[in-house]
Amino acid sequence: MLQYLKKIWFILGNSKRQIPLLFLVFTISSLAETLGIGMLGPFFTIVSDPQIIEQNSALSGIFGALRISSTRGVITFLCIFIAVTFILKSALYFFSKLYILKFSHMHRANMIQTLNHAYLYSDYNYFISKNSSSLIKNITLETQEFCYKILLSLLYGVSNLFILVFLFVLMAATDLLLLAATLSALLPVVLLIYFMRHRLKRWGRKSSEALQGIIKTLNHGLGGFKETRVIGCAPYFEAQMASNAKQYAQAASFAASFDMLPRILIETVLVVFIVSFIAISQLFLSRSTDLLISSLSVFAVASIRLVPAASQLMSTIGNLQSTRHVPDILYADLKEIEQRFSVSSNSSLGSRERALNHTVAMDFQQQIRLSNVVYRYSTSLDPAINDVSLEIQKGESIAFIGKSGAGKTTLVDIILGLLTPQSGDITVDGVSIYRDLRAWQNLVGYIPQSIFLLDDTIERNIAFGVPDHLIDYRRLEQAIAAAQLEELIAQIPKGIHTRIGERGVMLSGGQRQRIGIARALYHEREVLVLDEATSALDNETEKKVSEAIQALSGKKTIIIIAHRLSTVEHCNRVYLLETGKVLRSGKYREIIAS
Ligand SMILES: Nc1ncnc2c1ncn2[C@@H]1O[C@H](COP(=O)(O)OP(=O)(O)OP(=O)(O)O)[C@@H](O)[C@H]1O
Repeated sequence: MLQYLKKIWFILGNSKRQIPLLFLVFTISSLAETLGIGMLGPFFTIVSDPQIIEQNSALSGIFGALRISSTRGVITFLCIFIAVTFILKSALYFFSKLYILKFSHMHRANMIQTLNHAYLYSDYNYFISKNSSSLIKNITLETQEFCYKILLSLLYGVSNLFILVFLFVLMAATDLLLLAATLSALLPVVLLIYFMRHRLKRWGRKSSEALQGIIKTLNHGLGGFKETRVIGCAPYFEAQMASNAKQYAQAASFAASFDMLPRILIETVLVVFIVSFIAISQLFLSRSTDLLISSLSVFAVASIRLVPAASQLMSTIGNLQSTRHVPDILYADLKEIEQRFSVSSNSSLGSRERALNHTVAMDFQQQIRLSNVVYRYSTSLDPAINDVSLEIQKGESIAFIGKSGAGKTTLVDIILGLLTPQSGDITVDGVSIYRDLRAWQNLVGYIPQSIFLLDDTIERNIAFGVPDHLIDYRRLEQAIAAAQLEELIAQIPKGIHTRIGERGVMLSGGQRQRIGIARALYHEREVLVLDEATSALDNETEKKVSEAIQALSGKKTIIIIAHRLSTVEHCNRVYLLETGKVLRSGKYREIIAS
């Protein structure tokens, strides 16, 4: 339990500063609530028997001091006093609830931002070790579960606990026997939750897994729409979706119906107890009717608050059980990212963020040198890149070729600074890129095989990540011309303002690649890393893409992963990779000849 609370405390981050204030609000609103209810008993007693004021020295003292002598005056005063107290209490109750709701919703908004920030700034290794549907689920579902079923539930639970304690004190002062009866009414609910705790946990975990399955199936089925349609495997994804949706529905409906149980149980048991209490009091204990009416009036009104307060407190306990997995998931993610940040850059999240955000590029005048670079994926025994050393002069174009699995993409990911080698170094003019990775990345433009395109205009896709008001149109035009996109843009009515659809569905493969080239050129990167598209581009388009790249030879330093030998003819050097090593290197003709 302590570990669980510690995790919640950690996830709360800066929001925990507001907790003392929240408790203060709860205490005041609970006190006002109890005071309002507590005054009803004496009011009913005085109304039914005004003589009691004269008999009670404290009451006659108070009303004497207030100069109220007539019964009419006392009743009017008490009526106004109770009405004002209730209005104040209700207003306080409403605003305290509003405050709690605001706090929880704001905390969820903060958590979404924190997780989104942490995922965006996580290292690439962490990212590829995760499934994107689990990250999406954490940001959408788990933050919701944390804020509503844990945080909000806990805050309501604590506020109800305050109310219950005050109500119990009030009841104890009114009638101890009735309090004991009421308390024992709550016992079955406590026992029920205790015996159901494992099931509650299981339902919570199952609904979370099922939701992740739903997101994953959507990603697979709709994300690969073309393949799904052509292969005709829609029923396969439908079956997956049906199983996940059913599991979610079952787990969620069990959890939701359990949520109602405390209220139903408490109401039933309480009514049975009160009725039995009246009967026993009258039949066996022969208590005075006036006393009974006064006690019962307090209990009746207290029960109006007691039933929702107790049932909400019980449902808090139930919610905490069914969401037991949520703090574990969020804590594990936030902690792992925090640790990776400090291990990989020896700095805090904030300073890493600053390090990743600056825009100064590294000075590059002479050459890039890879020295004895070794990289092994954490899941493999053998290194994917094994002792690679090479040198690229400024303005040169080089290509990596080799069989599938030879290590080309891994080597390029290392050069891009996405993967950090276990040993060896990469230097630019003698300076290690790991001294300031961002400065190195500000020098590099990456054009992957399948360009990631936004469902937005051509203009925003080229100026990727630059706010509209900061787009430099002169640079945009130059990039469009160099990437041979002018003809396409001239043909479409809205030109650069044309939307290209989700993942660029409205463009051809070659056009998408050229948008990628224009993007790298717009960002004026000195070194271009290009993963050549393997999809069979038609001759005309392939020629255009190759021309666009060749036109940059000499002006930019170009690193290509080549899948077709025909496209590397113009390169200064070609490296043939095999099982993570450079097997041979030289001019295109030398490699072909060997
Ligand atoms: N995320 C990963 N985790 C574990 N092993 C990986 C990972 N990515 C790649 N590998 C392994 O590393 C080796 C090199 O893979 P890499 O993708 O670099 O080859 P490649 O030459 O680019 O292949 P292709 O031309 O097919 O893209 C392969 O054996 C591959 O299975």
